[in-house]
Amino acid sequence: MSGAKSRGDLPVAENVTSGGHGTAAPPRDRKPGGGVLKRLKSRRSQQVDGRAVTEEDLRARTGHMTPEDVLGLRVATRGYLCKPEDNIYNIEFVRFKIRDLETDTVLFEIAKPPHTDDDEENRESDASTGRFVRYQFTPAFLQLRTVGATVEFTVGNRPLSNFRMIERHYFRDHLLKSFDFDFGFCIPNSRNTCEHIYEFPQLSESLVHQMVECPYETRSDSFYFVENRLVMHNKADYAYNGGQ
Ligand SMILES: CCCCCCCCCCCCCC(=O)O
Repeated sequence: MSGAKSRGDLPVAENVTSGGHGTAAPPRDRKPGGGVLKRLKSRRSQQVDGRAVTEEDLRARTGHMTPEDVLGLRVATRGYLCKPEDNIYNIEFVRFKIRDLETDTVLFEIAKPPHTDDDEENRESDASTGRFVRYQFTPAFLQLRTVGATVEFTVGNRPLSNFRMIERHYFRDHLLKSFDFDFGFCIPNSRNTCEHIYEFPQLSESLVHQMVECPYETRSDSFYFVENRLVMHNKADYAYNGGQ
């Protein structure tokens, strides 16, 4: 059911499964390193209708972007609404896993290798290329009801208050669903793990058909805020015609 994922900042795939049965590890609430796995359900997914704004409106303004700003967007952005250097908290995603919660099947898992000395030279180019992901799934992915996305991330030497992600999924100019997850407070120099629970929206047969037939016209914007200020913006696009 799952396919490949390519991401500049998460270049090493491991345990990429084909969505068969029995490949998932049982869910764990406590990690071996002592970290606690938070399981987060999107609590504000109804809040999709901020005052309508365009990307151009937002760019023309001065000051930082807020959650209310991005909740007003009606289509996927073409560019990025912040710069890599706005991540002043040095938040770094180091592992990502998606599983089907109904069958506990891991759809894929990918991890970033540990830093080496060579990384210093490459860090600048990583910063500009690591914000986009392309996912390739089979049509069966669109029949799923609930998916858990586990993300592991490290934090630099400043605390994160009110760390929040708003992620908006679109097909062409149609907003499919807006997810809103609170990570809460993260202590400095910590490694954290959260599982975000994605409840799929109802998709008509005709919409599913179009999404399968039109690879990469399904897109998402992931906006990350600390204290209501945009610090990271990642994008993804999706094909659902794998295995055809
Ligand atoms: C078809 C709309 C359903 C939306 C649920 C999609 C669940 C997939 C979660 C993966 C999102 C990851 C985004 C990213 O890597 O930037």
